[in-house]
Amino acid sequence: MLRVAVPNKGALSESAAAVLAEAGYRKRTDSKDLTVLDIANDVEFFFLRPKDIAIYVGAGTLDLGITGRDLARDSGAEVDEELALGFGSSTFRYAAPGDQEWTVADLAGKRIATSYPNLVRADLASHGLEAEIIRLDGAVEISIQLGVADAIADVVGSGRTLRQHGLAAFGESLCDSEGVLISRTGTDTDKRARQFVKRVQGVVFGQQYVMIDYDCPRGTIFEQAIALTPGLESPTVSPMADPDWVAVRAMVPRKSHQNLMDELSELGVRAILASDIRSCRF
Ligand SMILES: Nc1ncnc2c1ncn2[C@@H]1O[C@H](COP(=O)(O)OP(=O)(O)OP(=O)(O)O)[C@@H](O)[C@H]1O
Ligand SMILES: O=P(O)(O)OC[C@H]1O[C@H](OP(=O)(O)OP(=O)(O)O)[C@H](O)[C@@H]1O
Ligand SMILES: [Mg+2]
Repeated sequence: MLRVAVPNKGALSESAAAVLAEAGYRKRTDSKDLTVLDIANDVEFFFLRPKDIAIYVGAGTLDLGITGRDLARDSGAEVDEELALGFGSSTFRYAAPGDQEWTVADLAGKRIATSYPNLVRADLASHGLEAEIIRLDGAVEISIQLGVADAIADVVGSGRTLRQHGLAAFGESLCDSEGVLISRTGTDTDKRARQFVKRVQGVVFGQQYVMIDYDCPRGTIFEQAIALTPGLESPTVSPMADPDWVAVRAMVPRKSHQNLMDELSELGVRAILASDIRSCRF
């Protein structure tokens, strides 16, 4: 049976559960359950703290796991990314009170509060800097106000928490993170694990696209329209009852699909429909 770790709470847990459900796996019905047996798919899920997941996978106790790239790196566990999942996007930044300009060099000899000590240690070393790392479990943004640190290094999503605490980020991002599906470094993933990765990939990839259908007059408008919607291989073009018109179908990136629909409409294309892709294989 394939053994897979999933975040039991926190920023990644809802999206991870939604992707797995869409991929056809059994859902957890009670948020206190720490395991779910999915006999139909030959998978057992383990609901763990996102911070611990890379440790279990790196030790080989569990075959695959969903966690954050930043957490996996900080853990130092020997894991590889099988797939980036497109949710839980964040950066990991230094920050300090906004009333003063800071550069990374200013961190020398200072106290830096963080929940990700290894990421910070490695970054300071790469800059040839020495500083004191104050390890905290969370709510790091309050630590300067409380007098235990001069600067922090923490996860930034929308940036709202930093602003609320009068802090400003500085320096480059130490890690551009998102949810990732990980396996142990150097293990040949078996057929079951590969199938699991493909199923999850099918859902994640599907979410990044929409299917566009439209009716188009033949001629220059058609040439311009298919240049806008090249699809992955090439758009599907089907005849319509009216010989002067064709029906076109193509996958387009979700991010830009509303703009694209506006452009198609301007061209004179009609009946433009966008629909979700729930899952796919390529
Ligand atoms: N506000 C956010 N926006 C985007 N991603 C986030 C945000 N907060 C956390 N993450 C990401 O989610 C992952 C897990 O963080 P999370 O906050 O869920 O764990 P935790 O801090 O260990 O747990 P908890 O906050 O429940 O104590 C990390 O990869 C992190 O980058
Ligand atoms: O940029 P924002 O969108 O405001 O999000 C960033 C905040 O979200 C996370 O905190 P979380 O809620 O997980 O609490 P924690 O500090 O206790 O981990 C992270 O540690 C930041 O504090
Ligand atoms: Mg957190």
